[in-house]
Amino acid sequence: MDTVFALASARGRAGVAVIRVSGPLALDAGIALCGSLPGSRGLRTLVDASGEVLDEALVLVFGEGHSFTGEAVVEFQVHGSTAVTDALLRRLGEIAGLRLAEPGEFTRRALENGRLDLAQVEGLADLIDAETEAQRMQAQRVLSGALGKKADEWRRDLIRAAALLEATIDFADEEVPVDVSPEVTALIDRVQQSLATERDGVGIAERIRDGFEVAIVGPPNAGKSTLLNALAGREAAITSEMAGTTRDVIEVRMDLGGLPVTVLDTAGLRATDDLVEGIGIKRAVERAGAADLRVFLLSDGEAPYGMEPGPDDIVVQGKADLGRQGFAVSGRTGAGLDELVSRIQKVLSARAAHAGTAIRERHRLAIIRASEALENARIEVSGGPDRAELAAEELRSAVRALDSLVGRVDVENILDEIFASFCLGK
Ligand SMILES: Nc1nc2c(c(=O)[nH]1)N(C=O)[C@@H](CNc1ccc(C(=O)N[C@@H](CCC(=O)O)C(=O)O)cc1)CN2
Ligand SMILES: Nc1nc2c(ncn2[C@@H]2O[C@H](COP(=O)(O)OP(=O)(O)OP(=O)(O)O)[C@@H](O)[C@H]2O)c(=O)[nH]1
Ligand SMILES: [Mg+2]
Repeated sequence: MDTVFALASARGRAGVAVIRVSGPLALDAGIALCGSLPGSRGLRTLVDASGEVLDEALVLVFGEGHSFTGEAVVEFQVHGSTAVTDALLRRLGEIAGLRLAEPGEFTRRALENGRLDLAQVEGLADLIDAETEAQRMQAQRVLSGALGKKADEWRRDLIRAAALLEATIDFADEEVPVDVSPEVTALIDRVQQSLATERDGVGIAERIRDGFEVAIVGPPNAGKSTLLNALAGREAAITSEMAGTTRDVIEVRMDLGGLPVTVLDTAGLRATDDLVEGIGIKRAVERAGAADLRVFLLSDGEAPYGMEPGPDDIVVQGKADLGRQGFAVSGRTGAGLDELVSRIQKVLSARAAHAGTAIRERHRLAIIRASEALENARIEVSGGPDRAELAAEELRSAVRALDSLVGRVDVENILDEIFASFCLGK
């Protein structure tokens, strides 16, 4: 196994930067740079091959089996300039047996050494990408091993069900065979229900990770683009007194009360003979229709045109500063903005509450495969004791599908995909 090193903190000017070395030669590399290593942590002067001082560093030492990767690890916390980190990385590269780590390689080693399961690795990737509070909390839940715990519970129930069935196979010749089917069915149903909940939460978990879409729609000139700009805090969209200003869909990503949201500004909806405006309106309807939520911004008294508000959609009057009836906002003065944001937040966080511990399409597919096998198992169980063997086989196939969630089986083919998006030094 190679010993690898990388800058673990972000590149560029910073108070402190962290460089990590992991692998069998980590401690030797540490000694080469520091002269002597501290027991667990200590301040050391790092020198290059000719004894020239590189920097004063806080050095952390982790023995094999007691580090993030599970390998021997030495970390150097140095002054965070590019010159210092470059010099240190150059020096480490000179040491025989050491090479620069690939993106995600530390985490890959943590996985190989059983420090993390596959779902935790995905949680860690999400945690590093997290920009909002909801993303952080979701990633943390997965990183803590919540999906692995669920998978263990499902596995335990299914293995117990399979064992009950197998016991009847062995005793099939007995005079009065015990009917295990009620207990087996109950175990299968319990797992099925839990799987269904997790499966249904994946879509929302993906929204939390990738962002919700909220579209602003309404008639031309209602103040949609001005509202977008007010929410974004910058002039993202062109505004003008001309009806029909916005043509393309303008997207701005923002943090709305901890939720990642992409707000879409769209072309004003109306009947038009203008070809380009017509294309814009078609796009507006398509994108707004596919969005998670729509804010209908209306001109005074007008009814929505071209699209109907759904039950969760928000209907609000624009240009509140001109005196409007009911709930109104003004992108120009900021009136009503807090109320609008809190209404959006309320709708989306009610949905976000349905996210579970399965958070990716990969998880959803494994759950569906398991669920299908359980469906088959149930049919076999109801076919009587003669079908016990087949039922047990379906249960084992469900267990295999669930094992793939945490990487107990079928790992290799998905690892490259998962690690492809990791940053260097993680
Ligand atoms: N400096 C530093 N900070 C870091 C990390 C790291 O690798 N280095 N982490 C990496 O992503 C995260 C923390 N995760 C970690 C997980 C396990 C161990 C570890 O060495 N565990 C030992 C006990 C070490 C001790 O108690 O001193 C063990 O489990 O035996 C370290 C960090 C966030 N902060
Ligand atoms: N008084 C007042 N004027 C506003 C407000 N918001 C926008 N306006 C003005 O109304 C006009 C239209 O604003 P836009 O934001 O471009 O309207 P829009 O809904 O994006 O229009 P289209 O892109 O054509 O569909 C501009 O002259 C804005 O300055 C507001 O809250 N109060
Ligand atoms: Mg506009």
